[in-house]
Amino acid sequence: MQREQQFVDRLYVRLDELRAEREENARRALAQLGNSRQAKLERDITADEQARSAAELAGVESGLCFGRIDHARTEGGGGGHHHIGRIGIRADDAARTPLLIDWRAPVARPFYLATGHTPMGIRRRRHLTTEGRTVTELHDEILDLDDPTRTGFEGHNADEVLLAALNTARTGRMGDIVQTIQAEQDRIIRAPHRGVMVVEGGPGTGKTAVALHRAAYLLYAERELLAKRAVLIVGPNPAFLGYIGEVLPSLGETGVLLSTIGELYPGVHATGTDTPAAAAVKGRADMAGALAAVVRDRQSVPDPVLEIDHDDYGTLYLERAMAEDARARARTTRLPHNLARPYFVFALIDALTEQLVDRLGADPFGGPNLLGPDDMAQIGKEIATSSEVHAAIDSLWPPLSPQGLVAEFLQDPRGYVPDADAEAIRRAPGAPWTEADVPLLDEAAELLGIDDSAERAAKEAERQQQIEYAQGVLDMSYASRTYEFEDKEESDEDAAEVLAAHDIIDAERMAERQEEADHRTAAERAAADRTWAFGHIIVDEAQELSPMAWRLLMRRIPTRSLTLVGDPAQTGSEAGVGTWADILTPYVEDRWEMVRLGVNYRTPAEIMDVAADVLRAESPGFEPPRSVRSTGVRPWVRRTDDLAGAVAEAVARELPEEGRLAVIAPRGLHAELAEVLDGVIAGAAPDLTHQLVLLDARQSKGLEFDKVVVVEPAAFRTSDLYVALTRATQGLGVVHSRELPFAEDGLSVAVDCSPA
Ligand SMILES: Nc1ncnc2c1ncn2[C@@H]1O[C@H](COP(=O)(O)OP(=O)(O)OP(=O)(O)O)[C@@H](O)[C@H]1O
Repeated sequence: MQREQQFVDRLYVRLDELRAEREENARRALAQLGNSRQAKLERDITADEQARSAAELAGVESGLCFGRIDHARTEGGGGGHHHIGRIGIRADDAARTPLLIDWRAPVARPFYLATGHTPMGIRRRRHLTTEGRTVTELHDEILDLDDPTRTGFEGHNADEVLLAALNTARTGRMGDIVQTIQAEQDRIIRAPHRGVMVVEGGPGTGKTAVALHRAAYLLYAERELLAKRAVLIVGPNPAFLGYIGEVLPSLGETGVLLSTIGELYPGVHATGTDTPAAAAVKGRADMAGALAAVVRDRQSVPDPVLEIDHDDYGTLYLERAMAEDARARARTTRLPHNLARPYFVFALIDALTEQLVDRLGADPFGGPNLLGPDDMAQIGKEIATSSEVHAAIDSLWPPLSPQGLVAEFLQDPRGYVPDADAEAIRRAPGAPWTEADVPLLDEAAELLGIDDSAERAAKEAERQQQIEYAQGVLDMSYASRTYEFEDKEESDEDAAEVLAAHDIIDAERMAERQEEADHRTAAERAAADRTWAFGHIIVDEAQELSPMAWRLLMRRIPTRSLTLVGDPAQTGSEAGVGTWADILTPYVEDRWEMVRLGVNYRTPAEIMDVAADVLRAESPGFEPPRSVRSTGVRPWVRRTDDLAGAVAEAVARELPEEGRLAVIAPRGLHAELAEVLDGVIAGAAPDLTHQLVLLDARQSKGLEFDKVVVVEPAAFRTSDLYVALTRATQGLGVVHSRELPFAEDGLSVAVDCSPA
C-alpha cells in the first residue's frame, strides 16, 4: 500500500507539473506582443491548445491511476510491471520514461483481457482504488498459479471490484468504467473504426458505456484522422447527453460532439414537440419524396403566358413554352434547386432577349433582323438587369430556403401525403421546430442547395491573399536561413538537419494551415457546419431513429464509419425502424457486423425477472440479459385508488440517504404528482443530479437511479414499461390503480404504510 501510495504521489506531482506547464504556456502565449496577423494567429492557437490540454489534465484528476499489471518472469528475466491509468504520463527525464500507461495503449490490453486460462504474459493484475489522491484499496488477482508470490491483497472473488462499482450510489451523472471494462466490452471498444458495427444488448448491458469508451479509444488509436474530422455521438435527448457528458472528459477526451438529432441543423433549436403520430409520419422515408415533389412544384411555368411590363420596352411575353424549355435545361443539370436556378434564369433572359430583338429589329419588308450585334448585346444587358424581368422569373423558380420550404409544406401537406397524415403533421405558422422537423430541414437543404457562390468567391479571394501572405513569410524565412548558414558556416549535414518552414511546406499548404487554425476544435466547427463529414459516428439508442433521421446522419458520414448501439426491445418511438437490416441495407447492403452484449450490469436479477415478464407477455420466446448481481430484495407493488398519496408515501420511505430516486409516471399524472412530492424536479430536461426526479418513461431512457417507483404501468406501452422497470440499480416499487400488465409472482407483497 505504501509503495503504491508513493508511486501515486509521484504521478500527481508530475500531473501538477504538466498542468502548470500548460497553464503557463497559455498565459505566456496570451501575453505575447505583436499585432501582425501571424502573431495573433499563433498566439490564439497556442493559448487555446494549451488551455484545452490543461483542462484535459484536470479532467483525469480523479482515479488517475487505477491498475497495474505485473509481467510473468521468464528464463530470460521478464518481470517488471506497468501502471495503467486514464492517460499516459511520462517522467521529465531524458528518456521520457513512461510512468503511467494510457488504458487505450496496446500494452494495457492484458489488464482487461488476461485470465487464468489465457494470462497473456501477466502474472498479477492489481486494481487500485483511490479517494482523491490517497490509495484506499488494493485488489490483486493471480493469473499465474505457479508463481508462489502472494501480496495478501488477493480477494476471494475476482469480480469484487466490479461489484463494488455496480453497488455504489448513483450521482445523476454516468461514470466511466475504465477500471472494470469486461472482456466482451473491450473487444467492441477496440474494434477497428472502419465499417459499420452494431452493438445490441438488453438493458444495463453497458451499451452506452461501451459507446463512450469506444469514442475515447478511437480518438486515441486514430488521432490523426479523427481529431481532425471529429467523432459525433448521437443520443436520444438533452437530459441523456447531460447524463453522459462527464464520461469522456474523465477519460481525457474533450473533442467529441455530443448531440441529439434535433440539434444537428445549425441555427435551428427544436423546442417544439410532436405527437407520436406526427413524429412517425415525419420520420417516414417517403417524406424525402414528398419534399422533392414540393420543390418540383415550386419550379412552375406560366399558363399560358406571363406579361412583364418593362419600363423601356413595353410588355414582354414570357410564354409557357419558353419557361418549359428553360426548366428542362435547368433540371438536366441535376443540381439542387437553388444551384440550378441560374440556368433557368439565363435561359429565360436569352429567350426574352431573343423575343425583343425579333420584335424591335423586325424588317417590315420581311428581310433579316435589322439590329446589329451591339444593339442586341445592349438589349440583352437591359433585360438581364431589369428588376421586372427578375421578379417575373423569381415567381416561376424562386430562390428557396430550407426553413421556408418545410414551413410551407407543413402548413398544408395535402396532396403530398395521404390526408390523414397531412392532418397529423399540419403545423401552425410560426410554431417552434420539433426534433422530427430537423431531418426534414436537412433534406430540404440537400434538395435546395445553398447558392453561396458570392461567399465562395470572397473566400477564394481571401485564400489567394493568404497564399500571397504565406509566400511572403516563407521568402523571409528562407532569406534569414541562408544568412544564418553562411554566418555560421555549418556543415552540410548540420544544415540538412535544420528543417525550416519552406522545406516542409509550400505557400498553399501553409495558407491552408492558417485556415485550419480556426480557433475552434473540430467538434465545434462540425457543430456549426451542416455539411461536415465526421470521422466516425456513434449512435446510442439507435433503434429510435426514423428513416429520415438516418438519411441525415448518413449524409454526415460518407465513409460509413459507424457504431450503432441499441436494443430493439426498448424501441419507444413509433418512427423507429424495425430491424438493423431495415436501417442499414439502403446504405451499406449487408456490409455490417453485429455483436451482442449479454450481461446486465445495472438491474439486479429480482428486478430483471419482473421486467422480462412484461416482454414475455408479448413475445413468449424473449430472452433477457443475465443480471450479474442479485440483491435479495424483491420489487414491491401496491394497489391503491389514491395514486398520488401512495407515491408520496413510497418516496418518503424509499428516498435513499445517498443516491437518487426516480418516479416514472405517465405524463398525464405529472402535475398531480409534482404537487405532492416535496422538492421533486420535473420538466422536459430535469437536473438528474437532484435526489428526486419525476420522469415519463421516454425520458428515463438510457438513465439509471438507485431506486425507481413506477406509477400506473397499465398506461405505458410495453416497450416503454420495459424501459421504466429496468432503470433501478437497487430497488423497484410499483404503484397502480388499474390492472397490472404483468404477473405479480415476481413481486413481494407491498407493505401498506398508510395509516389505518
Ligand atoms: N464493465 C463495467 N464496469 C462497471 N460498470 C459497468 C460496466 N459495464 C456497465 N456498467 C454499468 O452498468 C450500468 C449500465 O450501463 P449502460 O447505461 O451503459 O447500459 P445500456 O446497455 O446502455 O443500458 P440501457 O439500454 O438500459 O440504457 C452503468 O451504470 C454502467 O456504468
